[in-house]
Amino acid sequence: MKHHEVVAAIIKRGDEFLCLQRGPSKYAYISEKWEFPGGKVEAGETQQEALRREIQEELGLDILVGSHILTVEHIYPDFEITMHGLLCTADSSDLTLHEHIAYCWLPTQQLHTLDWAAADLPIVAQLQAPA
Ligand SMILES: Nc1nc2c([nH]c(=O)n2[C@H]2C[C@H](O)[C@@H](COP(=O)(O)OP(=O)(O)OP(=O)(O)O)O2)c(=O)[nH]1
Repeated sequence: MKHHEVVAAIIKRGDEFLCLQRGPSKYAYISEKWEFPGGKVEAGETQQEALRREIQEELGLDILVGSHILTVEHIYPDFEITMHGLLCTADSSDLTLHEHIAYCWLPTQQLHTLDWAAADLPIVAQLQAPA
């Protein structure tokens, strides 16, 4: 089965996190699901480089990549991913959606209200866990 190394930016602004909705996909299980922005790490890139590139491509935002939150191994029906969630901040919240269909900023206690991609659920649970 195909395996992808993925990085996801958990962008925090005050006490809210940036959530993005994916567009339609041939894979129903990720189609129009909510996720953290990011994507596949390309050969020769560090996780930080990949994340900064993806967030610039997807949102036109410059981010500062901070600490590692959680790495999730998830098997979807057609491929599997290892996804590294990294806490990030952005120097502006003036973003443009180049690939996603919607976004919102939510505080931790409301994150569970979105229809997340399955691989994101452990990250959402970790963010919602009491400190
Ligand atoms: N970026 C991101 N991808 C996620 C999350 N959760 C999740 O299951 N995924 C999956 C969906 C995709 O199959 C894969 C990431 O690939 P992608 O399609 O976003 O990455 P990419 O921009 O490099 O895509 P492409 O070049 O293949 O079009 O990981 C998440 O929170 N963020």
